[in-house]
Amino acid sequence: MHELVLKGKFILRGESFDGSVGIDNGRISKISVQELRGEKELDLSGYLILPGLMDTHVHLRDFEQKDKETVKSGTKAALHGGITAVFDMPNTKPPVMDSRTFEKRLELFQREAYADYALSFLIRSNCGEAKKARADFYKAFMGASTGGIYSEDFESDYACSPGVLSVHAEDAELIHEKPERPPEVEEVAIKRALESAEKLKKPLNICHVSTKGGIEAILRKNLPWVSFEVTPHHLFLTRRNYERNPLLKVYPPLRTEEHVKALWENFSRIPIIASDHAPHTLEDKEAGAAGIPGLETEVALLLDAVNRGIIDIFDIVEKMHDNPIKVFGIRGRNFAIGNEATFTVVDLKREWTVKPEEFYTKAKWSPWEGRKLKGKVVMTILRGKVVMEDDEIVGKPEGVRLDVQRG
Ligand SMILES: NC(=O)N[C@@H](CC(=O)O)C(=O)O
Ligand SMILES: [Zn+2]
Ligand SMILES: [Zn+2]
Repeated sequence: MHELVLKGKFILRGESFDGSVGIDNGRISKISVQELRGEKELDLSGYLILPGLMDTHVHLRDFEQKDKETVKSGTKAALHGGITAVFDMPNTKPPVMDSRTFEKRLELFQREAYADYALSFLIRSNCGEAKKARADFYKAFMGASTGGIYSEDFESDYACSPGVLSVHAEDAELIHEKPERPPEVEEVAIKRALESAEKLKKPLNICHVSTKGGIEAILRKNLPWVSFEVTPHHLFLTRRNYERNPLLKVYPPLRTEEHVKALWENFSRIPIIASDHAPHTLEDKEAGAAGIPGLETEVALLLDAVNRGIIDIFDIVEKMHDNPIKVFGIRGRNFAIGNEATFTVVDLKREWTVKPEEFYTKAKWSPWEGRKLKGKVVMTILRGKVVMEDDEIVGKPEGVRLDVQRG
């Protein structure tokens, strides 16, 4: 008799499997096409059971910016959006640029996180501290974004990185010359990052790639140690949306059709979809802050795209579960006996309307406000525990630090 049995249609790497999974002590103990007995049995027939989806790029703020988001509000939003693990960005206030602040942030997550987490460290001419922190991954900015911190010498910051380095690739000088950040601001930075990658041969993850020139340069170089992310807002929105709604100011900016088309033409070769969840208060947005909230819409937007026939349900598993595990070296999260029983359960047929007032994020606004979507996250399971069901967060903060190969 298992502690818990999940029954339904499991969506795994490129295949689906109708059956039951027996769970004991939070881990998968049995996978069977036969019925299994459990103290608790969840018949999830009619839904799709995905391995726990992850978001490798979120800004949870907290510290001195609690009005924008806290670890508590942001990780509740993650579970609500079907995200079982978040990769936290270090451009906080104060920024995570020394080992003491890293320790403080780790303690904060240990107390408050509802979702699992990986924590990062901002490298900018602080290599000793970077090594001392032993972060789960690292971050560098080639040009200013929120918080205004960026590398004086990107290549030496990249050379220092003790682990996977995620990079904001917009060129600092070009930002000064062209503050509206046209495509070449990203394309020049990406090409420079690729030259450093060719030289250093160290893992690099290029964030929020938004341009035709950028994605094509990365794919042409095709370096096995270079991965990249694309956000839902750069896939589903264009510059025209921003012209109609200044709240959609984001770095890198929303692009014209030509660039959005290039992302879609290369969709199968995009390794990771990540939200770049960047919450700001409405006042900060009205004062020109850049960033868009995305945790509670990203999976549903992709499910809606499945229903529209533009992507496949397996794409979601590949780009929000399999590849984050591969790129960041996460252990114990694949769908296998003995691994964690962490799942994202979706109703592919559920139609609903995006209502930001129902969000857990403090940033209660969305580019998709009022949009009818087909496909919804209905349940999130962490280590055999239902932690979100039908929009309700269940229980206390149960998030744990991901087991990442640390540099
Ligand atoms: N993307 C944004 O426009 N803003 C992000 C920072 C970043 O990801 O560059 C933020 O932290 O607000
Ligand atoms: Zn960025
Ligand atoms: Zn970001």
